[in-house]
Amino acid sequence: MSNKYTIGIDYGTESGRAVLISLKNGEEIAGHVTPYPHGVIDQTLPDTNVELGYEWALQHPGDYLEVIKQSVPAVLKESGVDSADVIGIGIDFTACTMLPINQDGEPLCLDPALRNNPHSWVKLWKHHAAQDEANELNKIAEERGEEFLSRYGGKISSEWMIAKVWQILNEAPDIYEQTDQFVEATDWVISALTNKLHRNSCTAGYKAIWHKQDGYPSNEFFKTLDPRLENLTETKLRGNVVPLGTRAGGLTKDMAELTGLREGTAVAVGNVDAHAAVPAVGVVTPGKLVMAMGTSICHMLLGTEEKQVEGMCGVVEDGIIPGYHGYEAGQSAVGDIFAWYVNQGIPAYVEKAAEKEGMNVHQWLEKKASSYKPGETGLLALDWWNGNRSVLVNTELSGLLLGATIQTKPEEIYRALLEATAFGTRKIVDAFHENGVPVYELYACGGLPLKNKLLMQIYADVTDRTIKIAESKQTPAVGAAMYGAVAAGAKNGGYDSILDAAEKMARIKDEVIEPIPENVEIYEKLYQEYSKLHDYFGRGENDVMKRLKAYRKI
Ligand SMILES: Nc1ncnc2c1ncn2[C@@H]1O[C@H](COP(=O)(O)OP(=O)(O)O)[C@@H](O)[C@H]1O
Ligand SMILES: O=C(CO)[C@@H](O)[C@@H](O)COP(=O)(O)O
Repeated sequence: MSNKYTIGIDYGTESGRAVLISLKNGEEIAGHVTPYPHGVIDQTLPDTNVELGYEWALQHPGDYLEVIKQSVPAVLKESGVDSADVIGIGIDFTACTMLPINQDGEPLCLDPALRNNPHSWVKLWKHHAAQDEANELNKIAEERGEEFLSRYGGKISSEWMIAKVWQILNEAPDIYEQTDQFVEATDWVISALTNKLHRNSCTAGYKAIWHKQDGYPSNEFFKTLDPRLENLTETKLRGNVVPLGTRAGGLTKDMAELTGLREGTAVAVGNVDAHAAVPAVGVVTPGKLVMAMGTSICHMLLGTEEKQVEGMCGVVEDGIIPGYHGYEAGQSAVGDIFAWYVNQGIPAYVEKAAEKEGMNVHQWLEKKASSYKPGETGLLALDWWNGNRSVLVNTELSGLLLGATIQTKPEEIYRALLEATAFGTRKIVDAFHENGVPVYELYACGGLPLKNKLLMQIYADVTDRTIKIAESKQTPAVGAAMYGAVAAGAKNGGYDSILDAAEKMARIKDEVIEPIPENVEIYEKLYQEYSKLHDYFGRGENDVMKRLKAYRKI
């Protein structure tokens, strides 16, 4: 039998990336990136003057189809592989990235009558304008003693499905009314590929409060939020929830023509970016924390039981790997904080110096920052430039830089920002480790481990743990491709389970990053200082950050 292949598409924040993978050994044969033509929509709606509110972040669903149209033919062409040998396709997505659709499965924002209403568009994961709804939801859930709260670290995030749906109901009841279903973008793209709408258990579990045994929260709970939400889960969130790796259907004739793949090629149900990355680095057992490091960080971990961990994003049975409880936590901004500083904060001389040395600004700052020892900058920062996703779960928290003087240099600030994100990760590692979900070693994937060595050494030193690095630049896409192979099944040249696929296809680099003992010692002291600031500003002793955000809205 000729060698078989599978395609994975990773839908990120700014672009979609496709990879074509050999099923024999996981080798990446071809890759292609399609930047979203409309990018992140956070100022005005496309082709209109309709301005968006503070902390809004939308996307154009047509951009997702553009990725399929551009990137799939591109990987077929680059590889020279016969489409008859591509047996499966899978995707992963940012989440909760959700949209309202009509009865025909069409996004409401594509309807000319509705396109001027921001609530008809795709709400991206980092749309943070539903915090009021999230606060109210958490208050009511706590008052009612809802058991589900403990599975989500005590708080439901404003980034997730129910807060976003409720914001639509509150601010645009007509859009809510005209919505047939609210769906995750990952499920919508799969329905565009197969003509079949399935809700995958991963986004349902982590982002829409669905539980394998108990289903969604009760109608009574939703009624307490708002009587109009009483039947939400049976109406606008209806549909079977199916496990990861399920074959959603075969590629439609139209999609086969668009992509160059064969009609009927197996398509796996949708998945989440960070979750897809876990089997792709070969992690199928507990104790190994996988960090998907890019714009944000998602932290993924397996456990044998359902434990309560403060501020985690969620624990979902079979949510990552079948047979285990999958835990998720995260930081809403990591690369985004460094991008903010590079774009908004550096003086012109840095840009010139970087250009002269043939580096980008990140690389120049990293080189300069590498000459400092831990503690030598005299700076300490809190990493909440886009709120705190874990452990405090509040998007109203903001950034802080302490210790700056008139001697402070840009590379020192850059280093303090790198360190702040490592301290944020340490908080998460400690929260799991100290609550019965042990973390013995770290695995890193995503753009950052390949871009910034200093950052990775700081993470090893701050957490005092070894870090293993994914081989692929597109780890989530590799994971998605693996699920495509599982959807095809062994009888068609794929695999019958994600464990079999991981055994054959997962790849990590030989080089590992070990903590340096003298750095570990100093960072332990700095981490104690970070923890004091974390609790002072984050646990209610001084709510100045929340008050400052409230002044903005006056
Ligand atoms: N040398 C660098 N060091 C640290 N961060 C970097 C560097 N170069 C780019 N970045 C950051 O990496 C992030 C993009 O990460 P990437 O994994 O490629 O994308 P995504 O999160 O969309 O999947 C951006 O936020 C950018 O600021
Ligand atoms: O929240 C999740 C997954 O649960 C991510 O989709 C979100 O943080 C976006 O990830 P990226 O930083 O774009 O890789």
